[in-house]
Amino acid sequence: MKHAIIMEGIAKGFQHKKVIQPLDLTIERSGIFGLLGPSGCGKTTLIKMIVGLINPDAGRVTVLDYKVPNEALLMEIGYMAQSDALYTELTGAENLEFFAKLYRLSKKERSGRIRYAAEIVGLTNDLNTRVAYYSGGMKRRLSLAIALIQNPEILILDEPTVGIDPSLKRTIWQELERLRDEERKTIVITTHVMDEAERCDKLAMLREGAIIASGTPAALKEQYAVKSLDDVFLQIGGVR
Ligand SMILES: Nc1ncnc2c1ncn2[C@@H]1O[C@H](COP(=O)(O)OP(=O)(O)OP(=O)(O)O)[C@@H](O)[C@H]1O
Repeated sequence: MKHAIIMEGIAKGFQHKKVIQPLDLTIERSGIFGLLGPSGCGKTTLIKMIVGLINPDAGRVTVLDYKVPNEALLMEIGYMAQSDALYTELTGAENLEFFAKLYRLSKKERSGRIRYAAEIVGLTNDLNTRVAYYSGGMKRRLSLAIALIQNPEILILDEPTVGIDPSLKRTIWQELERLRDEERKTIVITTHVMDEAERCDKLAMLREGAIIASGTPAALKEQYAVKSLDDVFLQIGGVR
C-alpha cells in the first residue's frame, strides 16, 4: 500500500456555506504531511473527515485501505484535536491509563507506553498532578501523549505545538521524524508555523476549502518564485 490516506471528490458544507470544495488529496505512507492555510480555510474540517469524526457531503475517504468511518481504524489513528478533550478531575497518568485501556493495551504495554509518551512530551514529573492544575501548554502536551499512546500507524495532529516552548518543540519534532524514519509512520499536521512546514516532506496549501498548491517545500517555493514558505503562504493567503 503506497498511500495511507486517499480522499476522492470530498466536499463539505455547513448551513449552506461551502467549507470544503470538491477536492482530491492523497497522502503517502511513511512521511510527514503538512496542511497549511489561513485561519478558517478548512484544515480542521478536512482532518476530521480523515479521522471519521464528520462525514463528507460527497466523495470517499480511504485510510489504510479501509473506507472511513471504520471501527478497526480507530486503533490505527492517533488524533490530537485543537481543543483538548481531557478528564480534568483525573491526573495526567490516569488520563493516559484510561485511553490505553480503551485501546485494550495489556498492563505491561500500558506502563511502557505511558512512560514513553510522557517522556516525549516532557510530562514525566507531572503525571501525578490533576489535569485541572495543568497549564494550557501542559494540556496540549498531554493531548499529544494520548495521540501517541496506542502506537498508531497514522498520527493526525491539529496544530500540535501551539503553546509549547522551543526546546520541547524540538524534542517533539525529533520524535516525529524518528517515527517516520524508523517506524514508517504517517504523520499529518496542520500548522501556521513556517519552520514546521519546512520540515514536512510534502505540503498542501488550502484556501477557502480548495487545495491551491501542493508539493515539497522546495517545489512550492520554486513554483511561487520566492525564498521562504512565509512568502508562499502570504501569496496564497493574500492574493485573490
Ligand atoms: N460545525 C460547524 N458548523 C458550522 N460551521 C463550521 C463548523 N465547523 C467549521 N465551520 C466553519 O468552517 C470553516 C472552516 O473551519 P476549520 O475549523 O476547518 O478551519 P481551519 O482552517 O482549521 O481554521 P484554523 O486555522 O483557524 O483552525 C470556518 O468558516 C468555520 O467557521
